[in-house]
Amino acid sequence: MEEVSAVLEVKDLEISFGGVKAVDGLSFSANAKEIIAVIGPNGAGKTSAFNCITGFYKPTGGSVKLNGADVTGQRPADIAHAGVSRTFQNLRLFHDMTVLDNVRAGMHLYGGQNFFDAIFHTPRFKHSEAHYTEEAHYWLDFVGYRGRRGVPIRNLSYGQQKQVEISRALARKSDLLLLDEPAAGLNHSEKQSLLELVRRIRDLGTAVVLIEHDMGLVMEVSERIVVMNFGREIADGTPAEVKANPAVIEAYLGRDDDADDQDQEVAAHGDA
Ligand SMILES: Nc1ncnc2c1ncn2[C@@H]1O[C@H](COP(=O)(O)OP(=O)(O)OP(=O)(O)O)[C@@H](O)[C@H]1O
Repeated sequence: MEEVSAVLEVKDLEISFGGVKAVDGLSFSANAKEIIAVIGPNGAGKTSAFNCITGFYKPTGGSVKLNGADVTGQRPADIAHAGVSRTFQNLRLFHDMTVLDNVRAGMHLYGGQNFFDAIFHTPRFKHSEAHYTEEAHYWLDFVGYRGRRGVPIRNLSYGQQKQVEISRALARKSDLLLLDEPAAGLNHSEKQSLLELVRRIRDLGTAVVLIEHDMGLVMEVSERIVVMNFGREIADGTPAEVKANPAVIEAYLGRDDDADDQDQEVAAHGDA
């Protein structure tokens, strides 16, 4: 039987900044209809790994394959065309543009229009514009966005902006969706909606890889978890396996910054 290649295959990935290896030998894969979380303490190299996968950084070692094709070191636009969408830790929306136009902006990358069509508003241009609008509404509905759609992004709450960013990524119908800290800044009910949304995205057939610090969400939504610490991969397994892994426990509890957080938490409880 012919072996089906993973949607994403990362092998021995490395990136150095000066002498610092931000990612130092990361290997994992993601299949269609799979939710993978990449976790690790602050500065572990998670976002750097995403940046290497999406072409924002050129890896200094290792490889990235998409549906079996080597895309290592290619430009972000080429990797996007190869079937990758992402969201960013600090959202990258056009703040003065409307909600609808932000989502449509993601789709124009794939339109069949040319310069002539756009200048002269040819039937092809009008037809595709109507199609983009329809699609944009569809994906805003899909993520559960209930706000107004003709208003500029800057009028939206943070949670709504995050929904728009995910809509824009989905509108490109990619095989792989990378979400960088999707739950950060969301309240409890928004996190519950996000959890359910990530599952529905997975059910579309998409491979979903997310970086997330909210452990409750990670443990509930992920089928597999990759754990990084100081650029290295220290574990890859099911939530239950990862939770019981001594190296993971050590990475989370054995660091000064986390110890500070715990002290603060203890202090907060002490005040109560
Ligand atoms: N463009 C860059 N130039 C220099 N150093 C960088 C660059 N990007 C990341 N780094 C360094 O690489 C290391 C890993 O950072 P990265 O942002 O990938 O970690 P992270 O796991 O995503 O952290 P966080 O959870 O805080 O977002 C850090 O030491 C960081 O300072």
